[in-house]
Amino acid sequence: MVEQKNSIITLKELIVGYGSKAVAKNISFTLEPGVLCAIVGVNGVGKSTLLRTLANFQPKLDGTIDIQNKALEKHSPPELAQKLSVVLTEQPASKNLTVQELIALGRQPYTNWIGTLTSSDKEHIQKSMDAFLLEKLRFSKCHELSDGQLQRVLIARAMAQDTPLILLDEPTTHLDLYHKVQILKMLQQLAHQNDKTIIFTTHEIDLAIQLCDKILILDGNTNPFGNPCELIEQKHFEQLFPSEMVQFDAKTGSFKVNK
Ligand SMILES: Nc1ncnc2c1ncn2[C@@H]1O[C@H](COP(=O)(O)OP(=O)(O)OP(=O)(O)O)[C@@H](O)[C@H]1O
Repeated sequence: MVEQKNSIITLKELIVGYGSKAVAKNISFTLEPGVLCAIVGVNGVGKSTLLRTLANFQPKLDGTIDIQNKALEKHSPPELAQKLSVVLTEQPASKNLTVQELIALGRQPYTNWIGTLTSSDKEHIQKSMDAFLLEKLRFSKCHELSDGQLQRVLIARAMAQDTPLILLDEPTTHLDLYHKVQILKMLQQLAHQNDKTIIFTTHEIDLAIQLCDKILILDGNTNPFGNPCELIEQKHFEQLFPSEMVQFDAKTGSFKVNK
């Protein structure tokens, strides 16, 4: 196989699904460092299935997934924990922890068996806390937080894990518009300023068009991938939803309801 220079993740002809049931096929793309990428598509098209497959939570059905030019399945768990971190929407079992304690869990792949934090670990934790504006909440219990605050803590934990690749499943669910934008801007900053490659699933197509560097449209067919402008020019968003209900306006890069 030809090595993709500087690739953080490369998918080729990937098929994801369950047992013998393929949910999505024909998925191919490469992402380099410092890129924010959204996976969009209608309900049930396979966004979460794809994300869970990339996170190695479930096996792929066919094709290849390479993380830094090495097959995903060839990584040992400790090796993978230093390459990719995952943020899921479900509530963490550890909500009784304080914000600081939960973020510190991100350093587990680097600490010794008793979990002693070095000064470098503490620096990573502090930087993550600062980046996600969590200083004032440092000693709050996670169960006392709003959905938006908890989401910031979970992403800060992934930042503290300091992996080149971060995967998030619907990080803006349950948030109001302001907090959706806040989370996505923070992810954009994390990607651009810290050279992280970030992939997240979302239904916020308008926001993804404005804030992401790349978008994968899971459409159950060819699954186009590219930067938002290219995808708009190629009219890929027009076909996403039945046109009698909503229409994509290429001039504003947003969807309009047919009245
Ligand atoms: N554990 C499972 N076993 C078998 N099929 C499943 C399982 N989980 C999901 N599916 C099916 O896989 C398909 C894709 O589901 P998935 O949750 O990946 O879609 P999605 O695009 O994330 O949807 P949504 O936007 O509604 O969250 C659906 O048809 C779903 O019923």
